Amino acid sequence: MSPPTPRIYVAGHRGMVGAAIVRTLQAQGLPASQLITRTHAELDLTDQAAVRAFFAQEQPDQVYLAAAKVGGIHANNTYPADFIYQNLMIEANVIEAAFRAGVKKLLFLGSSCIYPKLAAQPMTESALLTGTLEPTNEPYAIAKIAGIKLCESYNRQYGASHGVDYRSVMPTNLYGPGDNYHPENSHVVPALIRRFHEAQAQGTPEVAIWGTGTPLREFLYVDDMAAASVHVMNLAPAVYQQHTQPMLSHINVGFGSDLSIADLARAVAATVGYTGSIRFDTSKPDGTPRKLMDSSRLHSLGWKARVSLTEGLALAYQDFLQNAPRSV
Ligand SMILES: NC(=O)C1=CN([C@@H]2O[C@H](COP(=O)(O)OP(=O)(O)OC[C@H]3O[C@@H](n4cnc5c(N)ncnc54)[C@H](OP(=O)(O)O)[C@@H]3O)[C@@H](O)[C@H]2O)C=CC1
Ligand SMILES: C[C@H]1O[C@H](OP(=O)(O)OP(=O)(O)OC[C@H]2O[C@@H](n3cnc4c(=O)[nH]c(N)nc43)[C@H](O)[C@@H]2O)[C@@H](O)[C@@H](O)C1=O
Repeated sequence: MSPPTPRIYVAGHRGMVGAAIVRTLQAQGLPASQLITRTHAELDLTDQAAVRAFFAQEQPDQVYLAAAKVGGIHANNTYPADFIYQNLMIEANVIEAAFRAGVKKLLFLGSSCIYPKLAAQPMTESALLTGTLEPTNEPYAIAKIAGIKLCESYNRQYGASHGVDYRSVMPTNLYGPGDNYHPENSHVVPALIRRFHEAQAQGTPEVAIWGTGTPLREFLYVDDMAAASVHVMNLAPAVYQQHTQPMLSHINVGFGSDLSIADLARAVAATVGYTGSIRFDTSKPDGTPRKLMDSSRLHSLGWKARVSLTEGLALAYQDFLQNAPRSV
């Protein structure tokens, strides 16, 4: 007899990644009756009492923690208090309430910004806590590091006695359907899709790109990220433990190669069909000079990215054309 289908809570199911995790789980056959979701308006995850009551009532078997205060370089730099406070509260509340409700399996989503600003490239999991962080997103990074350490601490204290198995994945920069296209607060890919699209539509001869164009970034399509998340959640405990260490347990999720922001801008312009020129606005910050993940831990666990940047940008632009007017 096959085991019963787990009841799965996806926190942040209306966000870009949470929605992709839901799509992946449903494509793999998860029935609607086994999926638990709450919108931000229905459950504020920074509210400890509400989160405890929700978990006590729902008692999920698995939790994907994809809810967070998220934004690009400008949002991180402008709202540091929101980024550290909300993310610490969401993680602490969800992980502690999940433990109290008897949840054995939880996946926490961190970020590549947990690594030092000048970490050796590509960045391995062991670069964590070896140097100074990038100042534009240090508060967010500190909260994400706390999330990893929450998972590890619950495993160390309650793994043997309660069967707790909480895991963490560190995504590189993501993009795709459901992204945030805000002109200032978004990440670079959705920001440039919108800016080039508007310049094309209005016949603007020049588009400004923030910074020098020299920083290198790695970009992963969101459905690949969702597939990697479900893959890591479902690894047998013995396999996961064989590839990780109790106090170095997180897993990088990258695409495998990076490109300069100038080259990204040219790729987005080509996707949108913009033929004007590009100017670099060096009054805006560059952030970390390079952030390429070493994803060999995940590769040895049997998962690799599938969607190329060209293909992913075309899919993202299609999403922008269909859905962005509602979100911008
Ligand atoms: N996008 C990226 O490039 C990267 C993302 N990540 C990580 O992946 C995860 C998902 O990010 P992504 O999908 O892009 O982000 P989104 O902003 O698209 O989604 C985040 C979701 O969390 C919800 N949320 C935020 N605060 C609360 C709260 N207090 N209570 C309940 N729900 C809340 C949001 O709801 P609402 O919108 O209603 O507030 C939203 O649905 C995050 O952990 C992020 O840090 C990591 C690396 C890169
Ligand atoms: C995912 C990741 O996201 C953030 O870190 P980031 O890598 O700096 O991400 P970003 O997408 O904002 O910028 C990437 C690069 O692109 C340049 N850039 C050019 N023009 C625009 C532009 O129009 N918008 C934005 N946002 N950036 C632009 C920008 O100057 C930078 O050099 C953190 O929140 C961090 O915490 C985090 O986890």
